[in-house]
Amino acid sequence: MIKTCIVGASGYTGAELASLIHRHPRFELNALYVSAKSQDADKKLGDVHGYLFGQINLPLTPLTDDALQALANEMDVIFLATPHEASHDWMPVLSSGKAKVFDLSGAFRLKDQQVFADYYGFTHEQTSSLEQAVYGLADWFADDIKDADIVAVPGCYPTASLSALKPLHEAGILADGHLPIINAVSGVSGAGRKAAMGNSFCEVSLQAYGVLGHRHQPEISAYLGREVIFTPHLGNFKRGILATITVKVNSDVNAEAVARAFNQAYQDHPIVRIRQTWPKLDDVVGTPHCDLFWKLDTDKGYLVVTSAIDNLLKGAASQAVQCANIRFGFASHLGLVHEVSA
Ligand SMILES: NC(=O)C1=CN([C@@H]2O[C@H](COP(=O)(O)OP(=O)(O)OC[C@H]3O[C@@H](n4cnc5c(N)ncnc54)[C@H](OP(=O)(O)O)[C@@H]3O)[C@@H](O)[C@H]2O)C=CC1
Ligand SMILES: CC(=O)N[C@@H](CCC(=O)OP(=O)(O)O)C(=O)O
Repeated sequence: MIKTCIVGASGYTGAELASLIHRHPRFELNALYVSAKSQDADKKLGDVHGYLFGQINLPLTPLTDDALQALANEMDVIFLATPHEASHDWMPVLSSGKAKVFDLSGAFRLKDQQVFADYYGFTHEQTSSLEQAVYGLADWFADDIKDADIVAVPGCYPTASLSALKPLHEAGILADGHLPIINAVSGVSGAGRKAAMGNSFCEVSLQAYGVLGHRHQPEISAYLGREVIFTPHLGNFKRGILATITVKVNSDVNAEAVARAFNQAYQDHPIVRIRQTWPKLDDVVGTPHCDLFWKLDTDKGYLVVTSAIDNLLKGAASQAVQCANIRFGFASHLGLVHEVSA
């Protein structure tokens, strides 16, 4: 079995990861960590997250700087489900031993260090780790992921957006001179577990935020290969992202060309499901899937695609497991979906 630990295991994505690894046929859940001053220190994970009560009794151990090197040498896999700054500070030590590190934060997703000053509010100082890191959009970059020591798991909105847009970009369908317009709504769990005024029950309403300045805009642009307009919205539900994306297509594009682009991209990728109806959150929440559907207006030359994921799973924890599967030579969906029955 592959020795695995999770840092940040008391959080929403960390707990989902623990649940996935606990059930995985090849990875073994060896230890769970929280910050040195965590209010959940030494509690059992199943006591903090009731849906895991009685299933995962490992304690949430406070992690100190002194213990990092031992983790790097003893573990085969370290998942970081921690804030960007914690991942940033700890990555050089955690990646200096035999462990492969899968980071759910944004700290190693972009090669341009200026982006971190402009969009994340901190100065990136880990140049070498940043150079090593590979972007973990699992259904697109398996060739990079399979040899990587550090995998930067994509953000939730970029996963939903890139899954919809990359087949079109790669097939040469998108018209030059027009920016894809992405409008996406996320559930409140996207903001993490710790309390804040903006995500308290009585404050949350359906509202745009981060307009023309969200940190996922440069991430989407970097891995799509063209600029986009990205507008996130917070919705008054717990989980899931629905992205509605409008693009201008080249004048010779017809419905068959669009279908061919999506089918070719995802024919061997059971995690991404091409639907025959408009995706909805209830179909993907609690699953590792990304659901896609689209409609082309050939007269006007516009295409609308919608993409639905669970932000905590395909947008974070299950995509991290896809990456780990690829890194260790397994099918990307191992432990996530069963083989399709006839
Ligand atoms: N929520 C989502 O939909 C997505 C989140 N992400 C990213 O994944 C990461 C985790 O997100 P999420 O689970 O939502 O966050 P949470 O706020 O729910 O959990 C964060 C976890 O990190 C721990 N932690 C906090 N501060 C530190 C620290 N200084 N050192 C070590 N551990 C610390 C917390 O435990 P404690 O404070 O008790 O120590 C907790 O276990 C973030 O970087 C986030 O941006 C990525 C994609 C989607
Ligand atoms: C609803 C909500 O607040 N969502 C988060 C995105 C969560 C995510 O993907 O996180 P990282 O890129 O930070 O890892 C946000 O907009 O900041």
